[in-house]
Amino acid sequence: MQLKNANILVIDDDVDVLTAIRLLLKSQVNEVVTEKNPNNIISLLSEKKFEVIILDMNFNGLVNTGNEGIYWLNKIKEIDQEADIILITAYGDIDLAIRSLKEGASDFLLKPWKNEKLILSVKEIIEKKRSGREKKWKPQVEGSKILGESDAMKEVFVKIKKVAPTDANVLILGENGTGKDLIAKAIHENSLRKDNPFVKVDVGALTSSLFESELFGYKKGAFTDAREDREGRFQAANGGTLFLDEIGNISLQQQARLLTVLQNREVTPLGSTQAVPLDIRLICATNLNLASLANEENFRKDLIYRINTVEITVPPLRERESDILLLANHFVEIYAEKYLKPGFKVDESFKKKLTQYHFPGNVRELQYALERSVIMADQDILHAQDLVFSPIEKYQAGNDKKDTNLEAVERSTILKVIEKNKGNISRSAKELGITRTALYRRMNKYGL
Ligand SMILES: Nc1ncnc2c1ncn2[C@@H]1O[C@H](COP(=O)(O)OP(=O)(O)OP(=O)(O)O)[C@@H](O)[C@H]1O
Repeated sequence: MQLKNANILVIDDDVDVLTAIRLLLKSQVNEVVTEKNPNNIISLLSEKKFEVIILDMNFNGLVNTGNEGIYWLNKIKEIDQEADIILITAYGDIDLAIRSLKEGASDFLLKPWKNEKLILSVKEIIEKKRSGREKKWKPQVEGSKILGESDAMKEVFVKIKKVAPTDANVLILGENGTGKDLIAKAIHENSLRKDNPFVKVDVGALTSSLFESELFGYKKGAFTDAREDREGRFQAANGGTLFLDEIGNISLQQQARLLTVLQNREVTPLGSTQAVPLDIRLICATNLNLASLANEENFRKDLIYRINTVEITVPPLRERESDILLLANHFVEIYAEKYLKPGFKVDESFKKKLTQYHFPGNVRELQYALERSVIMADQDILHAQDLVFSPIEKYQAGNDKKDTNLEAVERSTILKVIEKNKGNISRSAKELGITRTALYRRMNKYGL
């Protein structure tokens, strides 16, 4: 535990006590401020924040009751509710010291104190404070919030906080719609590269012919359609972060090409002989679990090791029930504002239906279900019957289990891709590897 950047304030009217504590802590912490007169506490606290305040319980006055300590403890708490105070008290005042804990002191020490005990008490308080801060920390993402109160999401936030400022490659695992994209952005925006580009490529959706030209770029004339030089996504991300989504879906040949670029830290555009040095932070995501990725028939182990310095697993929404209502309130608020329906509320039956559902499409499904509910609701209170889950996910869930009919598989894949691309037909067609017309023809055929 590092105390080096901690600031400590010691208040005692006995100069010998102040000197002893200052000498003891000086080498352990950043700064020890000592003060003889408790009347100066308020001005000291307005100038600086102290991680721990060590306060005497008895100040020399006409009467020494120890109540002065409690008086100053309360004064400090009025200024800073979160202040951590260790009270120092004489042996006879133990009852008072115990009372001080009830009044909000963090610990007390009996005079004469043992040096190790004082250091330990300071360390424990700072450790608790910092780990509490760490748990409360929420990553910032421009334009959206990452919400989560569940232990699983708190763990994800702690990992983001730790990994973001490093340049470590990160692999984000989680089912579709769990928030992998949001987490990748959060890592970038909380990193030292935040003022440089964040480039996302859905590599799973690239056809084999597009894979190299899109990622590595090309020189004019490199192939028939290469009418001018084009920078690849690797180069576009130079200095910043490259986010490769659906990494689990690329072929072994594509994996080999990717590995070469990552190993050499340079990329050679198609048709060029000039390698371009790369300085990128790589984040990858997949909806496959690690066990499927580790199957060497589909995925190279050496590539996994390269992309997976740190791994963040986002659990499915059904496994973090406490987040469902939190997210639901958030989305209801957003859509009530968007569709000009202020003062919108949800009733208990609505909440119950939400928490009992298994959300195969995770947060994305919850988001769309609530948008639909807000749009369709006749009153400003949402009841269970206002909550209709998407047939898309139902169809998909059923399909996973038993539907192997080719047309049914095609229909559900199309639906899934359109939903994923939020109804954007061009993007969906591209992801499916067919033209827009072909996609419209199929949508017609399946009555979509
Ligand atoms: N914890 C969260 N807090 C707030 N919004 C969230 C959270 N998780 C996901 N969302 C929202 O849910 C939607 C889906 O999230 P996102 O696109 O990040 O998921 P994904 O795991 O990348 O999905 P896919 O695997 O399909 O690409 C987005 O609109 C996102 O803003």
